[in-house]
Amino acid sequence: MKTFEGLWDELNEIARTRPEGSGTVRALDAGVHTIGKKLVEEAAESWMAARFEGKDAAAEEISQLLYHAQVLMIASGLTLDDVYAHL
Ligand SMILES: N=c1c2ncn([C@@H]3O[C@H](COP(=O)(O)OP(=O)(O)OP(=O)(O)O)[C@@H](O)[C@H]3O)c2ncn1[C@@H]1O[C@H](COP(=O)(O)O)[C@@H](O)[C@H]1O
Repeated sequence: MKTFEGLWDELNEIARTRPEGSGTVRALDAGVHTIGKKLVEEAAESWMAARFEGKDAAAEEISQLLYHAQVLMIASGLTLDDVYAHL
């Protein structure tokens, strides 16, 4: 099963190697503004899923929220430690 840290390593490798057809590369090229809008959209979908759609839907939406949060971190030049320092 993929973990938060495993996805983080995968996305950083994708950002470094820029494989053809990667949605992550497309998102990074679109920039922080566009990634941020997607993050807000996924946050709203997570809220709605948790409120109205049950655990499975909420888990799926939250996984997408975490993905977009990681993409925003990479686009912003942040490391996991930069964020963990505030937990
Ligand atoms: N975990 C994710 C992941 N979660 C969410 N997403 C993106 O977020 C979108 C979710 O959007 P919605 O469900 O809201 O659907 P949508 O609004 O129709 O999506 P868009 O049209 O806005 O893309 C998906 O279409 C993906 O583009 C993800 N994209 C990639 N990953 C993982 O990231 C890794 C790298 O992916 P690639 O860069 O695509 O190779 C792989 O392990 C993937 O499984």
